[in-house]
Amino acid sequence: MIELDGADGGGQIVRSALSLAALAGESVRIENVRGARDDPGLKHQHLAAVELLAAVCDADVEGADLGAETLTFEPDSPSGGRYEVDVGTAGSVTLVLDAVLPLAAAIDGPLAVTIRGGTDVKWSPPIDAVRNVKLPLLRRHDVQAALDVDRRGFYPAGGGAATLSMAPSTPTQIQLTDRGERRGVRIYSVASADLADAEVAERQARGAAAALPDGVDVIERSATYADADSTGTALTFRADYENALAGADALGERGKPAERVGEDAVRSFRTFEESAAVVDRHLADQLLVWLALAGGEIAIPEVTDHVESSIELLGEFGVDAEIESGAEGAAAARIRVRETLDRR
Ligand SMILES: Nc1ncnc2c1ncn2[C@@H]1O[C@H](COP(=O)(O)OP(=O)(O)OP(=O)(O)O)[C@@H](O)[C@H]1O
Repeated sequence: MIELDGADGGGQIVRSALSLAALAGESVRIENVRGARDDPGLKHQHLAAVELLAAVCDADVEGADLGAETLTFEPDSPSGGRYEVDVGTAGSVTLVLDAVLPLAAAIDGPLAVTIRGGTDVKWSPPIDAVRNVKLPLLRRHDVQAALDVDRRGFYPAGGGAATLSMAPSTPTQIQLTDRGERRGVRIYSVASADLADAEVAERQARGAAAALPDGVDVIERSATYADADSTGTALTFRADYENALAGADALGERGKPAERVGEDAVRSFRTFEESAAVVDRHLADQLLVWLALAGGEIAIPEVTDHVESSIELLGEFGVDAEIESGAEGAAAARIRVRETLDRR
């Protein structure tokens, strides 16, 4: 049994610990779940991830309750099949999805999971960032996974749904240390159908395009509307490089001009491009489980708290991830994994 202390971290420790436990075939106990948060313990979104992984891995679980601060997870081998889970609030669908995705490397047959909740909500990747940035990047490393967005879910009602389909995969080494030339950028703008008359999706996309530096080629641009229970919007931005894909995103808010949503996403992209990083600041922490599985090295713009706590977590599973700080003007850091996770 691997014993973990979640006192310094958030929900990501729970999700990543469960994925790693399932892949390694190890039992895990987490104390002080989300101890660093004002509202510690398991919330709806974390609980949905626990329930989904427990079902896929036929795990014995103790403490799968709202607000629980201790969780024990004893997984069996992950198996293929069809599963569904409902977060029950506007809690993030993409974060639940992030917990189950690594199991593509361990399943014995096709696995499809439908997750209900918020598809485009704060403090998590918008669903288009998963569909258009993260999954295409992982597919380049032989991870076989595709995402269908069945319905958008915005805060506060949620009510969205997405289905992630995976096939048994053997991920290849991830070497993302030189992004190469930029080929162009893509803009994906979406808004709930009630904002169509105000042309919010088009205005977000225009705001993004107008904020780009001269000479940047927009190779794809979409502005769409979707039925949803709550009003909301999102803009996902992707930059395609010779050897990499990077994302940036922003959500709409009441009182925030639509054009500014696009500008905000492009501002994050410009900050990324000023560094020599190859992986964007959010994918930086999300790729670490994959680095543990396949080995390799990534250049990231910032050693965030999420990166730090994920590296510590990998250490608990016997994966030695080295951080090498970058020189001035270079990427902030490189993370390297030589010895990968000891699999079941
Ligand atoms: N705007 C964004 N775009 C893409 N990814 C994001 C964005 N905001 C947050 N993320 C990612 O979402 C994840 C959030 O993990 P975190 O543990 O903070 O969430 P949580 O489960 O809601 O837990 P907690 O409530 O404890 O913070 C991280 O992987 C982070 O990089």
